[in-house]
Amino acid sequence: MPVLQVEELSGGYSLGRPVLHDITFEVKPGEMVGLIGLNGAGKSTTMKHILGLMTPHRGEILISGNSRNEAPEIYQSQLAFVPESPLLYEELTVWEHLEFAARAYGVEPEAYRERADRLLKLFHMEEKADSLSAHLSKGMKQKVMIMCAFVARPPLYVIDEPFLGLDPLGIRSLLDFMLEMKQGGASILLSSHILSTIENYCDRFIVLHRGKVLAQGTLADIGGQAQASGASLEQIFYALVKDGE
Ligand SMILES: Nc1ncnc2c1ncn2[C@@H]1O[C@H](COP(=O)(O)OP(=O)(O)OP(=O)(O)O)[C@@H](O)[C@H]1O
Repeated sequence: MPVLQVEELSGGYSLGRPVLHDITFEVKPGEMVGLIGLNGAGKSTTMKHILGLMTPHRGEILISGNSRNEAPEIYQSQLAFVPESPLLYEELTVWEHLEFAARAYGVEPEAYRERADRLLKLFHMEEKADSLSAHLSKGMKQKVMIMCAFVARPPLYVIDEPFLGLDPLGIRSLLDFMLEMKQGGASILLSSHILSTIENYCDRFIVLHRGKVLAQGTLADIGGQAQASGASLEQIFYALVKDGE
């Protein structure tokens, strides 16, 4: 069963003006799927619907077969979100953020400590474990958001443009860790404009344009749809959105 099913989703910020039109896609266990599109294409709005922050005008979203209406607690416990801009509690330390996230997801203390230690090491944040989040750099704050999601180990990660602000080592650590989670069976929906970075990591891509799915599939699939077989993701994307104008 797919971990995430988005079926004929239409939605937006006011009823009369839908921003998303009939969006259908799924993410299976162990899959990393890239959600790509120009500014304003609808990537964040799609994610807000998946997170349950917005109510669809039409269509349905299921996580591990559960809809948010029917089983809100199960639905919510199945996913972790990394937002584009970090949102932290200024008066909590890095370690306290990780502890808070782990408690919210019911992670056992022993498992949490092991995961938190590993994440702090991986993201070169050990020295900052006891620092207040208000005292961190922009990239360090982004790393805290990423670590909070990964300490929970849910079946589905929804990750919105995570690379901005991360240094090259941080980007590498994140990509490697996402691969490890994926190999362990987790599903990842990732949005990014850095197409050359995600090209080799995502199993499939969903190309959004003006709130519609323009193409979806593997690099080979969307290359075929764009009549640009063998081209890079960036070239394929350019060909697709140019035709979609
Ligand atoms: N809070 C809001 N109220 C009304 N309209 C909004 C709001 N946020 C976004 N929109 C509109 O919804 C559409 C999709 O925006 P969205 O933020 O989903 O795009 P995006 O693909 O995430 O873009 P970006 O790459 O710039 O982050 C745009 O037309 C935008 O103007």
